[in-house]
Amino acid sequence: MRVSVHPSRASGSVEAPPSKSWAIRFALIASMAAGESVIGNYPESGDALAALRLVGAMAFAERRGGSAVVRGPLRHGGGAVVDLGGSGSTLRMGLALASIRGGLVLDGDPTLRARPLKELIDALRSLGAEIEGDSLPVRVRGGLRGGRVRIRGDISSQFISSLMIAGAASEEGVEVEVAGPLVSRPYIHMTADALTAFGCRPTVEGDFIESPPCNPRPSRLDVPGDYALAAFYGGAAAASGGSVTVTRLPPPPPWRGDSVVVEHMGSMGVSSRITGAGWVVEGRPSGFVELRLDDAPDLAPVLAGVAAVGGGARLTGLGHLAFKESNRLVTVAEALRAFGAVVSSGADYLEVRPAPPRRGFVACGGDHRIAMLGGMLGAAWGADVDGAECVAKSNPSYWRDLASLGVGVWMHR
Ligand SMILES: O=C(O)C1=C[C@@H](OP(=O)(O)O)[C@@H](O)[C@H](O)C1
Ligand SMILES: C=C(OP(=O)(O)O)C(=O)O
Repeated sequence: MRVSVHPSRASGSVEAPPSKSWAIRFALIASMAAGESVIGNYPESGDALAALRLVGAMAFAERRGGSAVVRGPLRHGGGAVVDLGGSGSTLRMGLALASIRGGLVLDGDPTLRARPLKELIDALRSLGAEIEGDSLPVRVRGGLRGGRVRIRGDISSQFISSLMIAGAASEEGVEVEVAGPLVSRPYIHMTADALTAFGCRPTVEGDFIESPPCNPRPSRLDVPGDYALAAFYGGAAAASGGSVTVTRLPPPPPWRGDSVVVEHMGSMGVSSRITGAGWVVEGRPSGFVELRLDDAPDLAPVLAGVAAVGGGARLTGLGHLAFKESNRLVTVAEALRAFGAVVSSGADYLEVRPAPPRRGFVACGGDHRIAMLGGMLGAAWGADVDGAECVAKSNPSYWRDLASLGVGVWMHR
């Protein structure tokens, strides 16, 4: 599907999409609990539904209205083949749970098959897991017992999150030592908080994480709103000189995560503040900024876009962008150049300089955040986005929400 976006001021109020990161964690941990959990505000996004497919093959899962109902405990998968689409989070964290009882084949789309996995498979094998294959599709036979493991942290925090979930599900627990720098560190704290919400007791001390065996308590939880997805609506306001309020966002957690986007947008000259009504973004960006995003990689596309509309930016700490649904060091640069921006990039940075703008053509290429970036910049300069349905990986209501903010959106079916 192609979507055409026409320059138009984005203004009004919109609800934050539910976080797929929280949803996937809640669904997976709930599958370990002996009893029924209800997860409210569960997203209809491709990644969140992939998690329910996997949970349904290892335990029980169904959608009930806007919620997901999950009943554990874990069981043998009976040889089921589960397609995880493009969900890296579901794959990495789900592989740990599949390694408990086994009987599953996990696979995914071409983007997922291309993403790093072997380091995690080797770590799970060292804890007793029997896994055939070093890349997707993999056959998982079970056997994970637990123990102590050392793993590199510069590829994906999901490897560590996976081992934390493995520890809770295993008989012996797991102690993780992170070797070298750890990227996307806040997600480790998200995993710890999600486990704690079910009564587990993980501890995170710097680069040493302990996740003891746990019988999770069946729980009723709501999925909070997602700051990185909400940022595309704020970015549309900044790109078009409008004023957008995003509601249903949680208070920023102590470990911040993607909620740092509120301050980052403010540092780019935009009025960006959290009020009783929600996160309010208004006005146009200005001034050149330098931002380190190793802890919040999903903010790179949207903030690079705001920089292209404003005074430019140098975004660093981005080496792991190479391992996402696309190599975002390349695809973000390509998308911005389509609108006329001058972009330079290296192994771990993007530098954006504004230039005379033009209507841009963006192809999704399997990366939802690239399509959303194209839509956001379309509010400023006009855009045509090919493969626009790919936003459903994380936010199926993106185009409808943009239109509800007054942005001219035409869908060519
Ligand atoms: O744990 C998670 O839910 C996620 C972790 C991040 O990945 P990396 O840890 O691979 O950077 C992030 O990019 C992804 O969208 C979701
Ligand atoms: C990379 C992302 O998610 P995942 O790693 O779960 O596929 C993303 O949402 O940008």
